[in-house]
Amino acid sequence: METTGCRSDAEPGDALASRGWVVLPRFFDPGLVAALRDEVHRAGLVGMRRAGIGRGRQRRVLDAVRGDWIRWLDGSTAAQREFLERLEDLRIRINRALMLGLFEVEAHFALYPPGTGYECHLDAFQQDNPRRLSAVLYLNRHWRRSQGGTLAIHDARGQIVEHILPEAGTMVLFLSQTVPHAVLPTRRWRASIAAWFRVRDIGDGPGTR
Ligand SMILES: O=C(O)CCC(=O)C(=O)O
Ligand SMILES: [Fe+2]
Repeated sequence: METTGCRSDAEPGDALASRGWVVLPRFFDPGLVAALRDEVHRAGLVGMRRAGIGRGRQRRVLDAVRGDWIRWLDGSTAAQREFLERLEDLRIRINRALMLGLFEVEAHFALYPPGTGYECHLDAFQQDNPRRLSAVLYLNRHWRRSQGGTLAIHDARGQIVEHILPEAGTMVLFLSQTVPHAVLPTRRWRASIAAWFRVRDIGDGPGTR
């Protein structure tokens, strides 16, 4: 597979610093996006599990809150490795621009069946959550507004300030602790990769239990 990597024309750090989120419509090479889409479509729901909310022992599956199926990326295919490398480039770039101290990234494929969504939430609500920057790459071709499934970015008062169409190749970055967002109910299968850049998990560090 031939990829050109991150485009350098967009400077995501500026918009992140000023309003907390940014949309990057053609961030990845289309060949890489197609390979990731093929991978998720080939597998279907095989190897995926229902996504939960909450961490550790608090984890619950609640259909009314969140309807997606997920599979974590493990670098087992060339497309996954390429994608994770691009995220690593981005991590370094964002750290230089914003000094967020991002340390590592985790990412999962997500499939939302028709009729499902994800209610408005923050990705890092609890104090001890090490997620700082969220990234979502969409994999669906020819998405229409009438098909629902937009990512609705909210302001602090809960008003929707932007709808982002989950169209293949579009990537959205937002600050995990401060940008409320929801996946509005989708009318067709909706495929994406959601990723989180984390700071070093101080709970695992020396001197802690
Ligand atoms: O798929 C999206 O647009 C957002 C997904 C999301 O909010 C999440 O997985 O936390
Ligand atoms: Fe989220």
